[in-house]
Formats: sequence, C-alpha cells, structure tokens
Amino acid sequence: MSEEKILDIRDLDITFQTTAGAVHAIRDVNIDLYRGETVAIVGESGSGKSVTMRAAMGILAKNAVINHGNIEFRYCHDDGTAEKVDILTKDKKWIRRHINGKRIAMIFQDPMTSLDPTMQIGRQIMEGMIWHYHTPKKEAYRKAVQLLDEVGIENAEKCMKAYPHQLSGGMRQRVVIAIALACNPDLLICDEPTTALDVTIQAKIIELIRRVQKERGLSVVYITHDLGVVAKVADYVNVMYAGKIVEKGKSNEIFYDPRHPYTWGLLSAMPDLDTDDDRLCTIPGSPPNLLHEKAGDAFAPRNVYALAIDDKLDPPMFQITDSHCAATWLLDPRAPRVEMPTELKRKIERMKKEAEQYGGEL
Ligand SMILES: Nc1ncnc2c1ncn2[C@@H]1O[C@H](COP(=O)(O)OP(=O)(O)OP(=O)(O)O)[C@@H](O)[C@H]1O
Repeated sequence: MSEEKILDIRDLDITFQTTAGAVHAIRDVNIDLYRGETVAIVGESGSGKSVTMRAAMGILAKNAVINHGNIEFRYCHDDGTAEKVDILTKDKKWIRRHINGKRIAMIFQDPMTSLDPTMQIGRQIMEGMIWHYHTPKKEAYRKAVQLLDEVGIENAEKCMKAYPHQLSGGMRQRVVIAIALACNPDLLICDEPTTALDVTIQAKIIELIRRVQKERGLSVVYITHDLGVVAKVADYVNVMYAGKIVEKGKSNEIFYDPRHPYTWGLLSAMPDLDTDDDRLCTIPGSPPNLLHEKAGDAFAPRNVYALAIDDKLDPPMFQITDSHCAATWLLDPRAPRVEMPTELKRKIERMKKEAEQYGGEL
C-alpha cells in the first residue's frame, strides 16, 4: 500500500447546537487514509458516520460547532503539485471551488438524491468538468461518454440524452459513479451506496467501485451498517458507537478477532449462509440520546459484559496490535477474562473457512 496519506482526521470533536440543547455527535475521532486504501466506518444509525465524513468534505450543517480537532487533506493542485490543507479552516467558497465534487466526491444511498430529475444525464456528468476545470463543451461531452462506458453503461451515447427516471436503480447508481469520477477525485466517499438496490445489483455496483478504485488509485471511505459489504471491500474498519470510534483495525482483525462487545453484537447480527434468521441476535436496547451524555462508557447500558467501572469512566483505547485497538475496559489487565459469545466464535470459524475457499479473501 502506498505511503501517501490522503486524509488525516485528528481528535475530531463536534457538537450540534439545537433548541433542545447540545448534541455531542462526534467524540475524539481519529481516522487515517492512504492512497489506494479502502476504509470503512460502521455503526448503527446515529453513531456519527456521516457527520464525520461530512466534516471531511467541509459540508457540516450550520449548527455544528467544532470543539477541537483537525482534518488534514492532501490537496492536489491542477498542475499536479500537492499541499496539506486543514479542511476545517477553509471557507465554504474555497471548499465548493476546490474540494466538493473535485478532489472529494460522494456517492449516496439513493441515486435520486444526487441526480437532477429535470436534466439529461449527459449534462449532469459534464457540469462538474465545465465548472471545475473549464473543460470545453465538446471535450466534456466526449469524456462523459467515455465515463459512462467505464461504469458499464452499454449505449453510452443514448444514455447521455436520457433523464434519470428513464433508467433503472442500478443504472442510476452507475451514472452517479460516473459523475463522481468526472473530475478525477482523490477520495471517494460512499454513503450506503447499495442499500437501496437489490442484492444482485448491489454486488455489481460494489465490484464496479472496486474496479475503478484499482484502475485510478482512488482512496475510498465506505459508510455503512452492512458488515457484509465491509467484509468485501475494506482494508481497515472503524466501528463507531455514539460518536466515538470504539474499535478499529485491519479488516481481518475486526472480522476474525473482534474485541469490543459492540463489534461482537454487530457481527452476531450479520446474516451469513449458515445462520437461520431465528438465531440472529440483535444488540439489546437502542443507541443513546446524545443530548444527555452519561458518565462512563456510552455502550454500558446495552453491554451484558459491562463492568462496574463502565458506569464511571469512559474506557481509553487499548492497543491490541500495531493496527488494532478497542475502547473497552474488558481489555484492561485487571478485568476478568471474558470471551466472545460461542455462537459468534462458530460464525467466525465459518467465515474463515469460507475465505480459505476463496483464496484468503474475507
Ligand atoms: N444538523 C444537526 N443538528 C443536530 N443533530 C445532528 C445534526 N446532524 C446530525 N446530527 C446528529 O448527529 C448524530 C450523528 O449523525 P450521523 O448522521 O452522522 O449518523 P450516522 O451514523 O451516519 O447514521 P445513519 O446511518 O442513520 O446515516 C445523530 O445523533 C444525529 O441526530
């Protein structure tokens, strides 16, 4: 993997001011991303995945307050030279001109939220090139046809003239990917990119993202609660709970040697071929209300393995390997020895066996 760091999120801490009070949405988040790498951020709804990446794109809501932290992005100028910029110090105008849709592109769950229903596909792909690079119209047209071809749309010329409603869901998501690639970004953020699609199309879109990533040396961040997708794509995984990263590591560390009870819960809830639905365990309870912060570990009320200290002190990150760490008091040397649930152990063994059959890939 390349040593060129594209994104470096350090100690990011964000609160939203609302009429009901302050919502502490992001707590001391750290994420690194190198060129060509894929990092996944997983967690239940409301855990802070999207806010973290919206901060990285410089598009936080007006009521967001950055308590502390910085987001260093390797910004590549049009002449190929690069400098590190702190996204959080840049104004909206600079971000719009230089970052959004140019160096960082985003793909959302529902393609219709990114597509303009009243505009032909071709124009939507050409728009970014014309706005960001002043590409002449004819050249932008030619490049747009090429992009549609690249994302696997068969009759690209015809598609250029079509409107979004004339395409299937899968085709629309391909168009969204073409738009995202149009300005040759360094970083692609995929926010639940396949959730709205049916399973066979999901696999094709993931394969497409993987292919363009490899061909273009793109860095990709996946935001998802679907661990099945994560297993297929991610080099590194960050597990988020209540605005905090509670476990992070290489994909195989998170899937084969998870240490945080929340990660155990997420993995236990992940369907696999041998689990019948009746035995799928969901995590008891629901995510906390971030308006009312409690002392100690935010996950404690839902954690059957919680220790007395969990109600008093938030656990620090315990290092397991160079790349793997988890914030749970169970990893403290003084804690009683607690093993992951037997059912999960069996599931992990099955995953390992399956992976061996497919040449070691998760
Ligand atoms: N503008 C805002 N004002 C107040 N609270 C906000 C705002 N934006 C986000 N939040 C809160 O911040 C928390 C994190 O939200 P975020 O959208 O990042 O979650 P998520 O993990 O991406 O969830 P999902 O999977 O549902 O998209 C949530 O509690 C959300 O309600």
